[in-house]
Amino acid sequence: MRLAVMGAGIVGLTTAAGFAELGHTVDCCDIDTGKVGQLARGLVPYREPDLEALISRHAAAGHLRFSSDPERLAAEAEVIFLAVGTPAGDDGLMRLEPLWAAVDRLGEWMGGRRTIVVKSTVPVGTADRLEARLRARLPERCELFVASVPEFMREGQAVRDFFEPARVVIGSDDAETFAIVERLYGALPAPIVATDRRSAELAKLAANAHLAVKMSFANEMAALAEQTGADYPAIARILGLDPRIGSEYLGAGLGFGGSCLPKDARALVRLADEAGAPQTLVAAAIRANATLPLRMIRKLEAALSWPSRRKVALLGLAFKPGTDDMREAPSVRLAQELLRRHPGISLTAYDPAASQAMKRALPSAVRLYGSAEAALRGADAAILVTEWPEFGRIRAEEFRSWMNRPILLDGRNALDADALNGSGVVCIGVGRLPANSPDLSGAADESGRRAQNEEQGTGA
Ligand SMILES: NC(=O)C1=CN([C@@H]2O[C@H](COP(=O)(O)OP(=O)(O)OC[C@H]3O[C@@H](n4cnc5c(N)ncnc54)[C@H](O)[C@@H]3O)[C@@H](O)[C@H]2O)C=CC1
Ligand SMILES: O=C(O)[C@H]1O[C@H](OP(=O)(O)OP(=O)(O)OC[C@H]2O[C@@H](n3ccc(=O)[nH]c3=O)[C@H](O)[C@@H]2O)[C@H](O)[C@@H](O)[C@@H]1O
Repeated sequence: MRLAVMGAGIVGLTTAAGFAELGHTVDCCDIDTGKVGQLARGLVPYREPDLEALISRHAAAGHLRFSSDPERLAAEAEVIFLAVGTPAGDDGLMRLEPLWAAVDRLGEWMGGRRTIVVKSTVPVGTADRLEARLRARLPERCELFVASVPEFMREGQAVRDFFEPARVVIGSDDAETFAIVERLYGALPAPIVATDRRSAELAKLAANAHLAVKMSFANEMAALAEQTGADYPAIARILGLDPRIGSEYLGAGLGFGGSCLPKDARALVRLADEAGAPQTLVAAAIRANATLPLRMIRKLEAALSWPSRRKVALLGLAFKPGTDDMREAPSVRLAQELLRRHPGISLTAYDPAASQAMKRALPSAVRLYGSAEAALRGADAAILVTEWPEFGRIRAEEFRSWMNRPILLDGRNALDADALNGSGVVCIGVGRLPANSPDLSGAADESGRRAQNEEQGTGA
């Protein structure tokens, strides 16, 4: 089939390359001419496993083409996927202008039988509005079908999620539209859920909101474990072994970030308020998530007196491992808040996916280094922010020899705290038993004394 995709973000590119792999001819269009130029030269502007190889293979074979002009694809493609961004601000209002702009451009050129598939995450009722808007612009000879097929892929494993989705949701209000879309997605080994467009739209927001609620539950439970002398990792394992609960998204730490979960949760809360069915649980999950960087800072303050005179290393910056995406990354709030509360603190950082974009997202006072060792050298404490596997391979003696004082605040419970604590390193996890988090009063006293001496010019 001749297909087209509007929007060359992670979702658009993966959808385009995925359907090319399934034997279709796909045109991918983006208004960002720089990005289109890069893609035409075989460069994928995302750190996404397997995506570049898939794109180059099909681009070379002529099954996948990139352009910034929707004219040809609107005129030729039978099915057009809309995968433009739908960002939402703090007020939860989703910006649909990119979607309307894409639709309006398409409307100018479409004719014949055309199916529009909305992949972007949108407020409930958007597909209805979109259909009405397009119909008002279309020539009479055009037969239009509109489906809502929300996307559930995760960054860092988008290609795998495309080919092995947990489910495919086809929201359409008539059998013919459903049949057209089912012909495409039926090639994937996944249950297909047929529903109406509004339910498909709400299901997408509900799925992300549910994950947000689960993670905030995990984080609040971890805080309670700390206060009551219980061990959260053990609790998470116990909860996770119950198939009714499931083990995923119970990881406590610095909370959820990224370009979608936070914004979709905010969008759902706004939509629900407007609809008169408030989502108080989701709103509370968002609030709980926002407290986590400060919680971590309090731990640092307990471990280290005089933080304003200290050097603290951040290990990992991206919102999760496997990506260089800094959108709503907890590292940014953490760094901003640390610098605000402790002016004079020296912040160093290392992320295996370091990029210019990463540097731009952080306060300028954060010094980025090219290795964990360089960021940790002379540090009085380190906070593990993103659980890149390489941090788990740093040995206790390396922490001890590189750092001024080997105090590790493990914000993702990714390090082997028991082994490190037995080897002269202080490793404090999230929601861990006090037995696993050694008494810090000595460390705090000692480092406080040293800072005071330094301040008075008497040396350590
Ligand atoms: N990133 C992810 O892992 C997932 C994202 N989603 C949803 O999918 C949608 C797209 O997400 P991303 O790929 O991350 O977005 P993105 O923001 O990274 O990329 C969107 C692309 O659309 C382009 N664009 C904007 N207006 C356009 C127009 N009028 N015509 C053509 N192109 C246009 C932009 O230049 C940009 O390259 C969003 O609604 C998002 O919530 C859903 C599931 C997963
Ligand atoms: O709508 C979207 O864009 C996507 O949003 C998320 O995918 P993604 O943003 O790639 O990120 P996740 O892997 O879900 O992680 C989100 C955040 O939760 C955090 N997290 C994850 C798991 C956990 O146990 N604890 C935890 O704090 C991660 O560190 C990260 O900051 C959803 O998982 C996808 O299904 C959805 O399609």
